[in-house]
Amino acid sequence: MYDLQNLKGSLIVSCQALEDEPLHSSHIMSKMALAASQGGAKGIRANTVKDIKAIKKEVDLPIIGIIKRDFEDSGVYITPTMEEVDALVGEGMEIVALDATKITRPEGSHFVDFFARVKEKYPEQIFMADVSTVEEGIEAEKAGVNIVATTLVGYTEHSEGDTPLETLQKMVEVISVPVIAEGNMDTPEKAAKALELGAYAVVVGSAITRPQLITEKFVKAL
Ligand SMILES: CC(=O)N[C@H](C=O)[C@@H](O)[C@H](O)[C@H](O)COP(=O)(O)O
Repeated sequence: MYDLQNLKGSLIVSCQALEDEPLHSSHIMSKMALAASQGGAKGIRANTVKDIKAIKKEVDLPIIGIIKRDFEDSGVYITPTMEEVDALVGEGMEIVALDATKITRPEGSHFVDFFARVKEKYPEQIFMADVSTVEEGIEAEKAGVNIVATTLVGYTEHSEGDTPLETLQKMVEVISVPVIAEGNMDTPEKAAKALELGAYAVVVGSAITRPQLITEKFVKAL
């Protein structure tokens, strides 16, 4: 099992570009990961087996692997089914992240039941729960995840308007496993604040790896 201590207090950079994004390319994501590594990141978060394979060739950093997949019958898209979990464990991910919200998963399953099957199949794997509320974090810890992350705060209907830093602050009071700050950590100050509030580590994506959004911020400011 991967030693999480290696990530304590560190920056993890999410290198993701979906099909509809300008940098959609495993090669480009691997170079983003290389840049992140040169800048001092201690881990990478990546989407799809293809990107992960390319990134592994470029950097020797632990990877939080996810597979985003859309389903018509569910709003859960981050590692929604066993098929994605199988693929990520098969790639030797140090950490596998998955949606752990209360939203109904594809084929009507729910996180707790789904994760019981996952954990039984892969007892040695480290799992990170992407949640949107404190309650979901508590449930995920009870279900046996190794890490809880604020990834989906503000992205579910029932967390609309909530901010990751506020939710993080409440989570660290009641959750014993490491809590990672992820989602809209878009300035170095916010990332530092997250650690100050008790986050175990911080994941930053768009503010480093989505130049179209970085550009937009500058354009707006002018
Ligand atoms: C909500 C959702 O689908 N989040 C995704 C999760 O993997 C990614 O698109 C984000 O880029 C990542 O969480 C990092 O967050 P930010 O890019 O805000 O720093």
